[in-house]
Amino acid sequence: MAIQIDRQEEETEMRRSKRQRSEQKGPMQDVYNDDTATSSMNRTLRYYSRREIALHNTEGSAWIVAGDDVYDVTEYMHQHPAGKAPILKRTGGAVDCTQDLMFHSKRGQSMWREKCLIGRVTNNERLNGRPVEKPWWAFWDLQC
Ligand code: HEM
Repeated sequence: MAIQIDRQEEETEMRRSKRQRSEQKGPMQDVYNDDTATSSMNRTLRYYSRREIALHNTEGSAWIVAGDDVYDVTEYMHQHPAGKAPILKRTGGAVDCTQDLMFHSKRGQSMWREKCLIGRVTNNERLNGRPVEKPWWAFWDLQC
């Protein structure tokens, strides 16, 4: 019992110091503690697998990927100065939008991050940003 309580305290302490480290690093370098991180806009960021990102390739739910970052542009695309068409062509993580991101003004680039950033790509299997429990016999299916 005592050991269990110690472990809990240890874990809480680890989380606290990780959070402090991420605060020190500042909002542009989000540190992903365990499963999540907090964006500069105080939004919770998660890891998403390529398989999950690929499901968001419609006007109803449109995600784009630039480098390792995942952006939900579903709402923003309707107010995008160049319209929604160029965004819709790149949804579902089919294209790496790093070049597109760089093309934007500094203000545009921070809008990507502030309005749309939802997390980061991972190679681990995930659904709704959470790890997926796999049956023991599927251990070899590591990639999407
Ligand atoms: C991969 C997806 C995207 C593509 C291909 C794209 C493309 C473009 C293009 C071609 C323009 C120029 C419009 C013009 O001059 O008439 C533009 C402007 C702009 N876009 Fe995007 N865009 C994308 C995603 C986004 C996102 C996610 C945001 C913000 C959340 C955004 C914000 C803006 C803003 C603010 C402008 C005005 C010019 C500037 O500040 O750079 N765009 N975009």
